[in-house]
Amino acid sequence: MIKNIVVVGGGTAGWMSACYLKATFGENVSVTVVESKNIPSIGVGEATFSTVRHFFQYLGLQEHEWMPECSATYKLAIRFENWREPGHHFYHPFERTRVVDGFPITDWWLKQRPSDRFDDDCFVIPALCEQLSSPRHLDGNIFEQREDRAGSGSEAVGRSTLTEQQTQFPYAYHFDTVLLAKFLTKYGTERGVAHVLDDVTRVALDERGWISHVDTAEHGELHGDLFIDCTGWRGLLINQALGEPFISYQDSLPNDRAVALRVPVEAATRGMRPCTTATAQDAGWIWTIPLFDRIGTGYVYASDYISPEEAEKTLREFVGPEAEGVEANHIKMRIGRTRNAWVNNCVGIGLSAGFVEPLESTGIFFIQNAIEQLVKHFPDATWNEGVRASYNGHMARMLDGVREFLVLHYYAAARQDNRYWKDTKTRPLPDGLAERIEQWRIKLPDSESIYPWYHGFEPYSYQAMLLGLGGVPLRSSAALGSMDGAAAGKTMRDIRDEARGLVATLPSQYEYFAHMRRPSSA
Ligand SMILES: Cc1cc2nc3c(=O)[nH]c(=O)nc-3n(C[C@H](O)[C@H](O)[C@H](O)COP(=O)(O)OP(=O)(O)OC[C@H]3O[C@@H](n4cnc5c(N)ncnc54)[C@H](O)[C@@H]3O)c2cc1C
Ligand SMILES: N[C@H](Cc1c[nH]c2cc(Cl)ccc12)C(=O)O
Repeated sequence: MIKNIVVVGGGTAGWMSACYLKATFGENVSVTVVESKNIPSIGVGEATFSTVRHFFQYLGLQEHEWMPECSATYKLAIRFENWREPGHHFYHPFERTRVVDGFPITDWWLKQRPSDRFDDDCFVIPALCEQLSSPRHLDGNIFEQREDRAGSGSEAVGRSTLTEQQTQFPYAYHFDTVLLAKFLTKYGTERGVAHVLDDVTRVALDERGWISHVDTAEHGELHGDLFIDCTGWRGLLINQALGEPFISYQDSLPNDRAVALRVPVEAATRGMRPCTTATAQDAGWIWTIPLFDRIGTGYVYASDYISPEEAEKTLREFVGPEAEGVEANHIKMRIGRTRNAWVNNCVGIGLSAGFVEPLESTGIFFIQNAIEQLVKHFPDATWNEGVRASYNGHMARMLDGVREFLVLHYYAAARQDNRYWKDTKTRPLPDGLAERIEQWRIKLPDSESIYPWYHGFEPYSYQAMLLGLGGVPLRSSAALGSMDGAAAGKTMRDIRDEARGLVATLPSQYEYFAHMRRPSSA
């Protein structure tokens, strides 16, 4: 059996992996994290999927235990600004579409268009974002417990993982990634993860080309059965030592750099929008992530269209006086995936395995999915090749699927006002996407017509993006023309009423977290 796991790298990927493996195997497997004192982790990656709650639940952690430690807030949606035209915005919420007489409410919206805002007519979450509301009442209850959220069919027993997800949870989190790594370091080491603060200087291979050990500068050799490469884009083990090639996605996703700022703000006076904002720019987009005690922001851009200096200037102007004196973090991004994330006895997790640019916040989802799949495909002494191949196929398809969804964001954005945005319409599309877009012009995306393998996104996400981005003409299903639309019209009015009722009764996100942080509520 596998007895010793060595995790190289102590960023988000390294500590999430180590804690998850320890929570899974306990005393039966030793887990060591070796982390450089000299090479910082990337320091960005602050927004998540809603499904990350399974990770915290797996570790037995509740929100009040970890959120205040990580400056964490709620994320109910992504607010897309200026992707269609200046001044326009729409939301991609964590909310499934309701179904009326067999058709999603978004399809009915195309038919009836009761207003020019599909998001406010079809979802309740946009109103909560506009009003800076918390998704939880002060007593901790979540704003809505609709039947489709309560779960149906065969529920998992005990701790659940991504693949048992049957419901759409209404929010995700924002957090400070450096604080999360610190929190997980404490969590992991208290539960028996060994922590070595040192540089790995060499990766030693045996005669078969498998990793026998890694050499460290001050702690000698670290031996293991299984090595997890969490060294970020260096890919010290998987790419450099084992020579596994990297497959670039840059032909379809040209953004290759980012510049980030950590801006201190006074949330009490300013309030905290409970969503990530993605604001389109001349050569990319700017993220705004409200944490409890600061804002994380950054410009993701393509260096073929704008220089790092211009990007930083644009970002500082966008943020305003609060950015004065704040140091900028310039980042070169490696967009794409390692061909096989698992080679011999080494598994790359995190940026070493792949990254598809920050839009839609998929990096931590990839990490969570990779660890869960590794446990499901855990090797024994036979190191079965089929198990490895199954894992590699799953990871490759997931990353390729997310690539497709993100390419759609640029292609379907109506914006075409400069060379950057014009080029988004003529760049080659990944295999299969062009055909799918043709189908979606006739019929909104459904489970039969989106990328067919698991990649985290459901048809409603594709529908929200196509309706919001506005660059691909859409039409309602023909059948709706001959059906009675009264129930659908009522549902859209009910959604508006429900949203109004919620914002009137929910506390603001700031109030909620100020309440959670009171000494007595711990
Ligand atoms: C601009 C940007 C924005 C992003 N936004 C999001 C987001 O909103 N949501 C999201 O989910 N993801 C996001 N991501 C992705 C996210 O940041 C990463 O997925 C996540 O931080 C994981 O990084 P990592 O741990 O793989 O690598 P890193 O953070 O780079 O960590 C690498 C670790 O390896 C160690 N190391 C390297 N070499 C050695 C050595 N020789 N010896 C010992 N240790 C070594 C380092 O010390 C470090 O601890 C974003 C990424 C970028 C670039
Ligand atoms: N699995 C989903 C992924 C997802 C669904 N809706 C959204 C909305 C936004 Cl803004 C990001 C990701 C997703 C989940 O995390 O619930």
